[in-house]
Amino acid sequence: MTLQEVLARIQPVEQAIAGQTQARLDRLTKPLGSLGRLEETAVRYATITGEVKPAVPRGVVFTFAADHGVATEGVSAYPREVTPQMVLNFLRGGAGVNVLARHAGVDVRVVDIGVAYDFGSVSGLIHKKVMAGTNNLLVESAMSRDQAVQALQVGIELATEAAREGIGLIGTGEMGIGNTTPSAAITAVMTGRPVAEVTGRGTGIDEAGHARKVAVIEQALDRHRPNRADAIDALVKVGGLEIAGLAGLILGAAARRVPVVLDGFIAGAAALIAVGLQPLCRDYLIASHRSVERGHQAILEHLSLKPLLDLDLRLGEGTGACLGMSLVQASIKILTEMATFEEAGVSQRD
Ligand SMILES: Cc1cc2ncn([C@H]3O[C@H](COP(=O)(O)O)[C@@H](O)[C@H]3O)c2cc1C
Ligand SMILES: O=C(O)c1cccnc1
Repeated sequence: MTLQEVLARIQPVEQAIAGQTQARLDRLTKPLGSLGRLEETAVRYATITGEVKPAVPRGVVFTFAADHGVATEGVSAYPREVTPQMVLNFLRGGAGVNVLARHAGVDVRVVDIGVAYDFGSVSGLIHKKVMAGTNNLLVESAMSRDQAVQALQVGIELATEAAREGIGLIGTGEMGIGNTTPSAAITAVMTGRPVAEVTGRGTGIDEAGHARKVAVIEQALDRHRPNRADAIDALVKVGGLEIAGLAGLILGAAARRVPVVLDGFIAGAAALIAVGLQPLCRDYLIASHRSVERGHQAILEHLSLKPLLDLDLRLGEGTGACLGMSLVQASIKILTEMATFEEAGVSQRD
């Protein structure tokens, strides 16, 4: 499916099913509403998929990896080589996302969409390199419009394939040294908030590094003036390839009525792009957690998303998404496995 086809295919979620789903939850052996956000999550899942009694979904978290030209400006606490090194760590199963994915019973798929390193034919990696890292957005556009669309298309294809395989829940993950910089730039553009308000410390840069990061983003926005009404323009001028891939993944999943569990700040920036391209896809998103990264709150508010967890995470990779996916699965089990008052012979309230 092309980007235009996907945008046209996304439908509003089935709000009509919300009432039926809540009615079932209300017949289960518990005080009314007592499973709180788990009930709300089950209702969200039902409205997205259109199923009143869904099966517990199989989950996959997609971790898109890419490098950033702007990393040469000293905006990250870690060197650029960490991106390919972490990709190999993901493939060996040793990273945070691998551990939490195993814990949640979901699979991790690792995608090279733009790492500045030649992985050869290493197995287990999904090879979809669009370019070997973005250009330095401080001095030129991060990528061309063709490359942005190509990266969106990679995400769309991966989501479409996953839906065909029967995957019922998709999580977002990423790896890319420097990627909180384009994410903050996108957040400033798409929410209209000042750069300083949405720029955090990423991997843990110090005060001086943070001031430099804010200045780099402000100068880049001054130079490029991305058009907020054209989300692809924001990707081209100040984006990243993994962010574009994730935006495509969200759109592709929404087109197939598959719920998407968002990770933290970078995933949020991708969601701003996806919603910018097709506002209806907002209702297909479930926010797993509130990241420590400054600016994530602005994204959550802009998208009117309430995160399930608040664990002071600031890792990325899809770690928070794994935990969120396990809660979504728990909410479906509640909806479909718990006994009703009638079945269990338990007396209802007066
Ligand atoms: C060892 C290591 C593992 C990571 N896993 C995710 N990130 C996270 O940190 C990076 C973003 O922060 P910044 O913009 O400050 O570079 C991304 O790669 C993100 O996924 C990591 C970072 C490091 C160092
Ligand atoms: O919120 C995130 O996803 C995040 C925050 C800091 C660094 N890497 C990722």
